[in-house]
Amino acid sequence: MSTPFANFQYGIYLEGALNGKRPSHPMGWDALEAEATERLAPGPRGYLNGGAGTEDTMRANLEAFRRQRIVPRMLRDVETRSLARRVLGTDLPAPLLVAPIGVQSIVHPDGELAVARGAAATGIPMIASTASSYTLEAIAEAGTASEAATPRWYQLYWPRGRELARSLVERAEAAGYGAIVVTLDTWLLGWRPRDLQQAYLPFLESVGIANYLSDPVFRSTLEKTPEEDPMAAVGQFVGVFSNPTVTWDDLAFLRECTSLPIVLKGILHADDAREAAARGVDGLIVSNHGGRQVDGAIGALDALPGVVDAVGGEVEVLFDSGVRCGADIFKALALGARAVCVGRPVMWGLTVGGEEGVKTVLQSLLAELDLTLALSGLANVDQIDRSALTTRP
Ligand SMILES: Cc1cc2nc3c(=O)[nH]c(=O)nc-3n(C[C@H](O)[C@H](O)[C@H](O)COP(=O)(O)O)c2cc1C
Ligand SMILES: CCCCCCC(=O)C(=O)O
Repeated sequence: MSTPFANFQYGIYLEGALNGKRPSHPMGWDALEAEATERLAPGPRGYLNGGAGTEDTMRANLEAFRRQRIVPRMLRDVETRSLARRVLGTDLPAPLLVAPIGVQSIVHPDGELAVARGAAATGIPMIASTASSYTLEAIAEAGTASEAATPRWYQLYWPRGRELARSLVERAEAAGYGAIVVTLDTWLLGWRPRDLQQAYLPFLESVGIANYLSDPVFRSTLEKTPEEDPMAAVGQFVGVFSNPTVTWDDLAFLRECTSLPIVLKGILHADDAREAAARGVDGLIVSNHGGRQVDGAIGALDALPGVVDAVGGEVEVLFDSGVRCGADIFKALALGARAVCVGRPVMWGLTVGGEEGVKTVLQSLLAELDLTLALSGLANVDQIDRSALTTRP
């Protein structure tokens, strides 16, 4: 089956050339980051682009990709290609998802609604964050307005209070989300000097708490409604948004709450991967949260092969942290990722162009992945394996 994304970048080029116009969206990945960074006010800029501590791990994520090099193969028939892959029981046009990112309205007023629409236009699933600026129901609706078939997943920050956790998960299931992604690495926010310097936290301005304000269980814990006393609601949110007492044993409770696939995000250690497999989870995301949590932590790509080898196909292993271009997606797939989630680049697209910006970022990543595949002598993503890479010391 031929991919609809084949040579897409030439589509962009030809369209512009025929109209005598250059694309308004920056086409180079560094240029996109630079333009988004320039447009953002200091608070949101630091929040989006920043990492924990010295940002050593944030850099390690990028460096890990630079150490892996693709070794293209020649004289193979690559005319008919496919990026399609089945991930957690769902057929996707490509092994790509939008990583969960909270508080998206700090970079664009349409926030997650624009991302849902841009993602739906490409068929790429969005993982909606618990800390979203819009409710999970509104995001689901935005994502189905144009392309009914695009799946979506829900990311859970496991809160204090099982009934609140259950309520969020049941709402997600009712709104048509296809998997629950539990983030394990953010029970506490990391030490983030850029935010501390700017004294900036979106939550204090009530951004990112829509799912709580709309939740009947959360509301029932408030003395006054959020409309009457917004700051008390923010205070309550800060107290309950995460629950550092959760352990492996609590996963059984989550399993009782939903029949959806459960994916654990933030796994870096092979032993944790084995534990997750033993507990019967459906998927893992190898991630260090984009270097925002443990400064000094291993670059996520460096952790990927160990996790993949530990679970040996028993659990689907996805990946994020440091993906910046189509070749990076290829490299993560080669090291065993079943699918790859892209984070900050989607936010940069949202910043510069709203829904269109998101769509262009995703289409460009798909086009680049397709061309990397073809020019490496491979016709479909299942053919990508470790033999396609060499490690640069
Ligand atoms: C501004 C920002 C907000 C984020 N919010 C969330 C979130 O709400 N939930 C979550 O699981 N991960 C969140 N993440 C982490 C991403 O899901 C992902 O792990 C990270 O962006 C990957 O790093 P990269 O963007 O550098 O590739 C956030 C990341 C950023 C940059
Ligand atoms: C107090 C709420 C924290 C939500 C964290 C959002 C996130 O994952 C990140 O900033 O990183």
